[in-house]
Amino acid sequence: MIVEVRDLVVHYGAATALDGVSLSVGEGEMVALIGANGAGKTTLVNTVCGVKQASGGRIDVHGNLALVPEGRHLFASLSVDDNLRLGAWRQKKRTTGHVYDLLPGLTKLRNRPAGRLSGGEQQMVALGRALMACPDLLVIDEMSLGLAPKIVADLAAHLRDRNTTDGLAVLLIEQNAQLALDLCARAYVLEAGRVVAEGPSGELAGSPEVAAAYLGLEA
Ligand SMILES: Nc1ncnc2c1ncn2[C@@H]1O[C@H](COP(=O)(O)OP(=O)(O)OP(=O)(O)O)[C@@H](O)[C@H]1O
Repeated sequence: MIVEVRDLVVHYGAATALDGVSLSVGEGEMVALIGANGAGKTTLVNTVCGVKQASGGRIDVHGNLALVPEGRHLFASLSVDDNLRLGAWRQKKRTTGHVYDLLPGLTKLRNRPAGRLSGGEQQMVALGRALMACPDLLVIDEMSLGLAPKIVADLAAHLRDRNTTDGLAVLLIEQNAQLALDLCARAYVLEAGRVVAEGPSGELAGSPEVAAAYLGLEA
């Protein structure tokens, strides 16, 4: 396992955001985390990545994690190239060539300030910056938010490629449950801070409750 979370409890002040969540991601696995607004998805990945502190439970991490945060958090006045290099601040080697090979659309933008890119281009930079850390597990918070379907399809294809070619594991938070279940082999459904369903994506997609709540189908 790259990440194993057991009985995680997280609070914001007196409010409980996660109430005994358990989840795991194995080597080379693509796992989706779906759930309504406020279910606790961002809290969960931020706690796994060390941005937020837990008040109970256990997180075991074996390997290198990189987070593509919700809202991208790029440095707007820095160039695309400098933003990418910041993703490798812990590495000795900070060459960006492999990221431009993976995301060729960024090549012509390399000297442009990140603040002057479209939403889709910014998401590609955020993804590229995370890939600069050569992670074993890429954690992506809201991949498709605000992006055109073509760009989302391209990003999904990049992830599938990296997964098949390099064994990159992915934990994907996605409002578009159909996309998440199509892309990832396994999924967890979070509701009000608890895991209410988990299993192979095909099984979850076939469950009437999940289909009704997240795929817009009749139960
Ligand atoms: N900084 C904060 N302070 C207080 N409460 C917070 C804070 N961040 C999140 N919460 C609360 O914690 C709960 C879980 O929020 P979280 O952002 O993890 O949900 P989410 O599933 O990622 O939602 P969304 O899909 O809307 O991004 C919600 O009830 C939210 O209001």
